Amino acid sequence: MTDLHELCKFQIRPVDGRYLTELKYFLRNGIPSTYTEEDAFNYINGIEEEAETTTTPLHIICRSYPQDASEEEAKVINEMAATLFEYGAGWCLVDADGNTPGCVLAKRGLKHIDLYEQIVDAGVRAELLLRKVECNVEFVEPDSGDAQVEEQGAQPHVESVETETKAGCAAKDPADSQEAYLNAKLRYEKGALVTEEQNDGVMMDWETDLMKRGCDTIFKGAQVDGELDDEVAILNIGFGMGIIDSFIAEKQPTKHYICEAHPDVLVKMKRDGWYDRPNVVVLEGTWKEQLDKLLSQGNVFFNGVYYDTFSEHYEDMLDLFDVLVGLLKPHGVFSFFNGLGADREVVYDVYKNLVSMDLSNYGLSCSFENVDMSTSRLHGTSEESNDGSVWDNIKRPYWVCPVYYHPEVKFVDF
Ligand SMILES: C[S@@+](CC[C@H](N)C(=O)[O-])C[C@H]1O[C@@H](n2cnc3c(N)ncnc32)[C@H](O)[C@@H]1O
Repeated sequence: MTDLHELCKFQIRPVDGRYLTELKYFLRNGIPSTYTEEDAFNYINGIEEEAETTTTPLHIICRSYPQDASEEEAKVINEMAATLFEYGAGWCLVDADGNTPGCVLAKRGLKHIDLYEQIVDAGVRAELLLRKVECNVEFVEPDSGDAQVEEQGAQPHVESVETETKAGCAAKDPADSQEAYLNAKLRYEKGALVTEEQNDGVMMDWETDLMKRGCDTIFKGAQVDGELDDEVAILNIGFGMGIIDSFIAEKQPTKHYICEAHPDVLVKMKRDGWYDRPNVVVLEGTWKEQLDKLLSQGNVFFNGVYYDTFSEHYEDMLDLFDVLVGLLKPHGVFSFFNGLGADREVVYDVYKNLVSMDLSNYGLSCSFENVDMSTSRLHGTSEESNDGSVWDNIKRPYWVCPVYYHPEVKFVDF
């Protein structure tokens, strides 16, 4: 513990008076050398019994990081953070204001500094570790008085590992459980598809531009050596409001496969004539059932695949990669609605790294285009208020980030 104690003596300039008191508390006390590893973990994460605040030393560092930090200051601060992580500091614990250390930096416009990167790296490591142990871990609701473990990556289309662990033990909410979702009634309303009872936003028309980009991206796989492929086959997983399918249809692919699992959505597809289109093949059921069949058939391969389902989890997406590599043509392109962790900026950054890493294990490379999302309609104050934001009357907003990372995935050699 001595190193940390020494490091913590370093005086970081405070940003304002309020934080100075907390900062001094942590910096002055350091960690007593008699602490056990468990004590140290609890201390670092601010959850010792007599703790008066859920703020952790990492929060203090992030709040106090000088906007004009010199190289030398930045170096010392980075070492302090590295030491904290070494002793188990939590990257996603929230303080009394509901901010993780990474959120504090993001809100201060400090996403470009090494410290932010350290936090994101810690998040990736933690998620990889969680993946290994999650089957043996029971999800425990954090006590309201203690430091809270941030619920990571909740978003309606594909949810993160942490949320899934919780969903497994909690009452079934259609946004968390596929089984509950597929049995829930859906309602198409103006500009949105929602669950009838819970008002979960399944799909919303603010995503139209993103769907257009998704369509354009997967059609890049229609070209082979600069020439249009003889047969262009496209697969969209998840029909929703049919936004991306309408864009796909405009480009008249030879074959347009749509995989959709929800009975209410299938009824809407029939009513709107999708079944009658000569080049459209509707795969009724979950993609897990349907794509396995296609794979065993061995005669269908796609130039482009888009994935955007609801109430699935990051683990499901990993399962998709298993079949994707068998169904994508060598020059084919895959894309997906990237809402992974998008209800919190730092978690969104963690998942950006994680998904690239996971895809690389399949010989796939993933690049991202940054799309500005800083429109006021998307960042309304509350889902309960009527402030004209897209979230009015929607149970929980699933998007808060200022930038959308639009993914383009292809085999490394192409
Ligand atoms: C977010 S919406 C898709 C929106 C679509 N991209 C659009 O442009 O309108 C998700 C859709 O995926 C469907 N879905 C959910 N789980 C599925 C699964 N396992 N297999 C196939 N479709 C699924 C839902 O019923 C819903 O229609």
